Amino acid sequence: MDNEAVIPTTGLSLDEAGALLRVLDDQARLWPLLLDLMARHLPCDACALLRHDGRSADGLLVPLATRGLSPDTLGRRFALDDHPRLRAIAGAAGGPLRFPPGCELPDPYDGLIPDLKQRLHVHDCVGAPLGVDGRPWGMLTLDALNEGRFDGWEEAIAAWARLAADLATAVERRAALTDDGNRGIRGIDEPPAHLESGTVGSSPAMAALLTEIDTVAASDLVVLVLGETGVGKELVARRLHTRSSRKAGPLVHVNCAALPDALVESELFGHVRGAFSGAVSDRRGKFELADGGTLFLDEVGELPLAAQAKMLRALQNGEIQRVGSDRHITVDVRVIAATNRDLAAEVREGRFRADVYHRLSVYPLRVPPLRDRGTDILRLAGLFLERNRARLGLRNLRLSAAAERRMLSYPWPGNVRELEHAIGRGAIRARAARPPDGGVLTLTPADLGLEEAGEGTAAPTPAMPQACRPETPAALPGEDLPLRDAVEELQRRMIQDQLNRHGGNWAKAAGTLGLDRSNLFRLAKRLGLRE
Ligand SMILES: Nc1ncnc2c1ncn2[C@@H]1O[C@H](COP(=O)(O)OP(=O)(O)OP(=O)(O)O)[C@@H](O)[C@H]1O
Repeated sequence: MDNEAVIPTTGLSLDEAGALLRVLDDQARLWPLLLDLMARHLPCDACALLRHDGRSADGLLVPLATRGLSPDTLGRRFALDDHPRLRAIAGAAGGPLRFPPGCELPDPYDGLIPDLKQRLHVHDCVGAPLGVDGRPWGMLTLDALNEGRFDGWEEAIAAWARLAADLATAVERRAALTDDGNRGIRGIDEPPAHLESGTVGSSPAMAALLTEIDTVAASDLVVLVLGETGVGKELVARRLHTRSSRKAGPLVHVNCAALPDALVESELFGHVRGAFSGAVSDRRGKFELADGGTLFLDEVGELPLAAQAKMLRALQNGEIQRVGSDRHITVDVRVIAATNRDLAAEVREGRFRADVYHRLSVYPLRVPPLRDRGTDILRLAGLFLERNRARLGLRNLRLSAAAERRMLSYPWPGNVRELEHAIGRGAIRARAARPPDGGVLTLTPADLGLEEAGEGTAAPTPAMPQACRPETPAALPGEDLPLRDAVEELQRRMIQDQLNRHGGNWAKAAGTLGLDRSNLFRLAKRLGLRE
């Protein structure tokens, strides 16, 4: 780093520079510290450091650290196509770009700077593109609530941008060296695990899981992903695949709950012509399709016992037999399985084979429920708020302070999927109910269906029955909803209720609801209770 040129202009003391260098290996601390120091030396109300996701400067910008912005900002992913201000910064050739107060381009942080009483629109704004080794890497943004705040600070801001770029360069070079030495899986352009745009979360529980994923991904071990419904088990499976040496091979997803009983074996292992009526030609099963890659057996606890017996051999030595054939076929497949059931209990009750369970549970990974992830809840909210903002063409979509508090205290029995749908539905409801204020729409607990009993006038029960109260019967949707929406809401609640009561067991929930398992599964999919 060119300390002599940069440090005097930034105002950074040697102690402060030393503090930065000491955390060079820990990006979770480095970037927040950089912003803290910058806010100490520059007159900004909010600032952020964002990194381009992937190899080009065309995709998404992922915030790595923010200061003075609402907590959900860290989960937002800003598409350059949707944010002309960010695009202009990314393309700025001559260093920091200043946007005058009257600038027409919408600011991505409008409404996201919390004030004591209200959230104000951004007034003065500067953005600086950051490059590493001549390639776009990210950007630094500074915002202020009064006009002209950055007058006279141009040189200092440019110096902070140079410092940020130098740090980014150092971080990337060190990360590339470590990775080459260890595994050689990650290229220099790819962001490290915790910075990927797809998975949001940096709570201790999620950080531990991401580290474990990295540890086991590179091996060929069978992984059993455990966790409640909607926690992100599929996302974990995808991540295990993309971070493994099989990433160039196929990732084949089978939902064991969705397979009709009569077709399970043929779906998994294939069949030969004439094996059963309707088998008009030879067909490869999912194991064969996954050859050279990964087979993801989702909802593995739903697999009928007969299919489990056949799977044992595949798990033991990679051998399968198509239905109706004597021939053994060897496949090179890594199996990842997932379930929201307590498989050990299923084994005790004779519903799951012990030998298959032992083969599958070589490396169990437990995905923490959303209620154990602290402020990750707000980050995830940010991810979905930004997606819905873009979909609805709003200048911004944000949470009221009461909505933030309620989100943090709500138990989220349906986990991330429930959060995603609460925001999706809430945004549509709010959009229909009132005009956005200067293009900014603020979601309340009532919009989200997360009011506490006695609060406001709308539904007295939360949108989903709470896991901690499984005996509570699904109440009638108490809002002025059109009949069709009310019916769907009730269906959602009843299904979620039965799933909670039966520990996520779809077959049992289907039994109580008087439905066939695969029909229940289809209905749940239509209602957005699962992908
Ligand atoms: N950490 C995360 N960051 C971003 N999105 C997430 C995260 N976790 C879950 N999601 C999103 O939440 C939804 C539910 O996740 P997913 O389907 O992986 O859950 P699941 O545990 O497999 O659900 P089920 O138990 O119903 O099979 C998906 O849209 C997924 O992209």
